[in-house]
Amino acid sequence: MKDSKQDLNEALKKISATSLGWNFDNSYTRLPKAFFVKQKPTPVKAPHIVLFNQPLAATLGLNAEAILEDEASLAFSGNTIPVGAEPIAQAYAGHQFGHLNMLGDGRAILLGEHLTPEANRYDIQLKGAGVTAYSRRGDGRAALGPMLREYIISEAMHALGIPTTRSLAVVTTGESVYRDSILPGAILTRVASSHIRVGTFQFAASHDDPEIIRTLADYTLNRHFPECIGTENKYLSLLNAVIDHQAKLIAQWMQVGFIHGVMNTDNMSICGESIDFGPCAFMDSYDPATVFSSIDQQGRYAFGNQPPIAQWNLTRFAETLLPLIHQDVEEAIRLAEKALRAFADKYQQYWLAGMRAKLGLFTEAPDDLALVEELLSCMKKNRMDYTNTFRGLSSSLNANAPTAAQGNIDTPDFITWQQQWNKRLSSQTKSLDDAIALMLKTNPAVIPRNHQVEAALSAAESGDFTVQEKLLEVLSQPFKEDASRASYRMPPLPTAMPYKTFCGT
Ligand SMILES: Nc1ncnc2c1ncn2[C@@H]1O[C@H](COP(=O)(O)OP(=O)(O)OP(=O)(O)O)[C@@H](O)[C@H]1O
Ligand SMILES: [Mg+2]
Repeated sequence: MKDSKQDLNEALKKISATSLGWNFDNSYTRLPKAFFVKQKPTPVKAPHIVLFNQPLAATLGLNAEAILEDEASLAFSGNTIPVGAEPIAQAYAGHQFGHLNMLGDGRAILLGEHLTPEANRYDIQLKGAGVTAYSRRGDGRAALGPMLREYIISEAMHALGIPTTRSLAVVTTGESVYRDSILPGAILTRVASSHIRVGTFQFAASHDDPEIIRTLADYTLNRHFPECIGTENKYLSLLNAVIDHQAKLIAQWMQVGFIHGVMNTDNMSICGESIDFGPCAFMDSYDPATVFSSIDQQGRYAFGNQPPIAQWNLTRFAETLLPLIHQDVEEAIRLAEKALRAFADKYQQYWLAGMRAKLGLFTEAPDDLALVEELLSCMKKNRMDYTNTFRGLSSSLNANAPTAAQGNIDTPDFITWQQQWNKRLSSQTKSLDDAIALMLKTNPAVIPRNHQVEAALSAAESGDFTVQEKLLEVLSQPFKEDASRASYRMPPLPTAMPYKTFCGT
């Protein structure tokens, strides 16, 4: 990520004016017609590119010829359609806060699937590109703030090593969107391994035609899980693979304190990427009941509920596969239930393995779970900052640590816990330096703090993108620690009003 507008222009000039180097092969458009509608983006009045992800463009193999800023603005707003793209809106359903609705891309348009020089396939989608057949009462548009939030959080997740959709560009539209207030409009270019959701399977299963669900399952197997195809029961293997990917993903969220905020089944990607960064936020002080989303009044998607909600969503996924898993319904249910029961164990294994690494533990001991849980309950009781506490633990072991242990405190319960932990560390054959090295690459120093994200968004809304560019640069190396980044590590000042995020704007 570059700091200045001049650098952004330089970067954009390197990309082909005519095709941007896209290499489209649109396999989704070869599915039965029920799965999508052809839909071109609706041109916008005055597109202007404000963010461009140079490293991601390189990963995609976009070519290095000259492009003018104006041309990039047209390309990433949907005002021009690249050669080879076949724009569509995808159909899907979804349980929203527990209630099933027929949905579909109401404001996102898939330009097509780009094949990189290494033959990796990525969906290239414009979010906020105009109305589609699935817009219902919506305007098909997106406001600048939420698109910038998605850009920041998705790129932060990527840098943290967590599977996620990514963000290639943000273009302002020169048009207003009307929400509770009048806001500047924007379009985000999203890059994903695919946009097949649990809700896509629910949509397919809603047809009175088993061939529709089989077609989608076969497509998904080919695209994401080819290793399952030769197995005895490939659809059961698909279920097991999706369960495994989700268990791993949610464990990673929990390890960094990420709260998705709207884990509806339409916001759960089958390939195991984090998707839809609407009301998401990172937790400051540790509390499993933490909720930021203004619409999540019951705390359905609270931090600590994410694993059981994932399992609930996976159960909805399993239901769609029952006719494929076995022709005898009872046998199909038995097999699916067995697969679903394994989620809790898988999740627990991934989570505990990650928490051991956060504590510098290379080995497994029977009391490790208790050790982790005691730390968490101490953190909850003392309202300790989740990120800084873990990061501070390695400093507490190292007298020469670069910064003081910002997150740590000296309450008796924490001191007692530290003594137990130190004893556990000394039972390992690996050295303390090795433990510290493991912790420093597992516990991020910097996460997208809510107040920092808000500051970047409000500066951008008044035309200053430098705050966001600096934040993105810091977040692209979350494990790096130096004095210039100290302010990004500060938890928010206590305020009377709890932090709130908003959905669907
Ligand atoms: N402004 C809008 N106009 C039309 N449809 C919308 C709008 N905002 C959201 N929707 C639709 O409402 C449904 C639920 O919205 P949700 O906030 O989960 O998705 P999203 O953020 O638009 O998209 P995605 O899940 O692709 O990131 C989706 O079908 C979405 O397309
Ligand atoms: Mg969504």
